[in-house]
Amino acid sequence: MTTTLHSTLLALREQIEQRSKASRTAYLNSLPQGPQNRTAVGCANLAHTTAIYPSSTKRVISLHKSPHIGIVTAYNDMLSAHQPFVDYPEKIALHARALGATTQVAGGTPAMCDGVTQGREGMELSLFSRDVIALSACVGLSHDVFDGAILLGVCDKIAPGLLIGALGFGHLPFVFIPAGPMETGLSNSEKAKTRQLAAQGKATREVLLQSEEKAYHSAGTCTFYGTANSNQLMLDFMGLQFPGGAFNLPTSPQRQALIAESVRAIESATRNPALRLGTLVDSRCLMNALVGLMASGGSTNHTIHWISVARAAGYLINWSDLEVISSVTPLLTRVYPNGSEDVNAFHAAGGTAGLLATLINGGLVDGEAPTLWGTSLADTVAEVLPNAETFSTRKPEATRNREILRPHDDPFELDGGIRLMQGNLGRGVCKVSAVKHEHRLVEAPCRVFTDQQQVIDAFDRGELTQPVVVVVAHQGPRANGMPELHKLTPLLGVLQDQGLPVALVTDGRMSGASGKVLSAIHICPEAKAGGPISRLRDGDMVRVDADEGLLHTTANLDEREPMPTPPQAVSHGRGYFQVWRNTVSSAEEGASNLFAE
Ligand SMILES: O=C(O)[C@H](O)[C@@H](O)[C@H](O)[C@H](O)COP(=O)(O)O
Repeated sequence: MTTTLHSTLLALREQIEQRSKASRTAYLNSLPQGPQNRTAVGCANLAHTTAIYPSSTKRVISLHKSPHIGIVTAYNDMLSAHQPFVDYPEKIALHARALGATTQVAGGTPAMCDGVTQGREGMELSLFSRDVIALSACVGLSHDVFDGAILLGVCDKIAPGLLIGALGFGHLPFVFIPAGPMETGLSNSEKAKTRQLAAQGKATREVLLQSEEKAYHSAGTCTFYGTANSNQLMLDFMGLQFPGGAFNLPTSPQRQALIAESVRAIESATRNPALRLGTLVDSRCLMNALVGLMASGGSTNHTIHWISVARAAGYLINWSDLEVISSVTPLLTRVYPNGSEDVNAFHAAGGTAGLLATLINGGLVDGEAPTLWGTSLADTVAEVLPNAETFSTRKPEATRNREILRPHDDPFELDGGIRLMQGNLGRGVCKVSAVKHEHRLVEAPCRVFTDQQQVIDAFDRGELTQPVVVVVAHQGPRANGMPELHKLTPLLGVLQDQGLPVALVTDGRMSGASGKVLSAIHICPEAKAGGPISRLRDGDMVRVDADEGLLHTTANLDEREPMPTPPQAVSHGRGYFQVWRNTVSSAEEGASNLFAE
């Protein structure tokens, strides 16, 4: 039996359902009634499909004798998190064969590493790559001979992009199979310290490089709780991958067992119409994911991506909804950048299974929401045990380390990790989970920049020596595709550690790895769309108050012209995205080109 859901969450769910009635109904009505029977598919189409198989297998697929499962893979070996996927299609095929099913790689999608592109030109393609991935997943699935599909993608835009694409085929069941985090190397706090020293010229390039290599040292997802690991937690909460399995290491027996178990689950789900993706991703499932995001102080990027995921399933959600969720969801985890330990330590403390269990007990996650496993979230959530032979689990414990994971009734903070910021400078979000209480209010004259390199140059020239609100405008989706401005983290951290009140205000994004400096980000309307931040000038007083959710200036902006728009960069493929920049929706609407009315 599960606890009754918190009344505020029930009321919000009702509001979201009401507001989304027409779009959700249209979405569900657009879905075909279950997978087609392949015996009705044209012979030439089938012959193309099965050309690579031995004749015995050809007939199994063509006569629809058993499930045929597609795989959409975002494998490449630029992303350490995706490298383990190299042999997943083979492993999946073996497990499927044991069940009498067949598999086929339906298609590949691009995947870019924000760690490789951080602060570089490629970062301006990052956000848009989510929709490219969604479109690519659709292209793979357009082969349309499948009874269900497996999604292989972990990192920042890739998992949301795959999910958005898959929702275009919501008449089929889908399962995510992740690969797990890399083992702990140099701690994230040590890595950050060395970066701050380097920013001040106190660590050489060789020292810095060695530090980075010790932190990023093998295959698997980065160990901090950034965007990729927030994805993993949210997909566990949605029951679209095994709830509790996210953070088992790539080489662990648990991970191998999870691959087999996920294939078993999707094979079985092909026979249960109630488990099609379009039905599973309902308002309960989406809200559970967002509660997980808030309870863990996860990545701000998901305040954009999950708006789009919801939209793909016909739901209209906005940042006010996220604020309501945050107001009743206690912060229950401390994982870097919100704490000093990493996701491996979080997993050892109880991980997503422990977090889910306590949130269900506390009436914050709806444990009755169904999972791809065909059982409720409350009945499915478990920790995977290290047994090389079979998949075995145990019921989660609330926590084994209270410094990292807390029960719902003894939280780190009473409310969630992300706050809505609003005022006469627009609406944005702030990740408060990583900002110490004494740094949550900054009122200071601003310095206005239109590029993160300008901030770095000003810092290097020794100009940032007074309390300051650093404004970086023209970083929104319409301007330059909304890059993450994570390169600012070390230098803003240096200023804060020197005792200066410092805050960041931008219409751009920050990385999931950013945290300790007060940052009001994703500001809408963005400067390129004529938002108020385009009228700020050096010296204007700006108040950033995360406790009150306030973003305000005393300057009279009405009397000002917007600042000139910087020229658009076109090198490194950015010119090809000009059309997308012109038409993209705002960050609060999901920064997407896929849902144009
Ligand atoms: O949103 C995120 O989680 C980040 O974009 C992440 O994907 C990226 O790898 C970081 O830039 C690495 O962070 P560090 O450079 O601080 O290690």
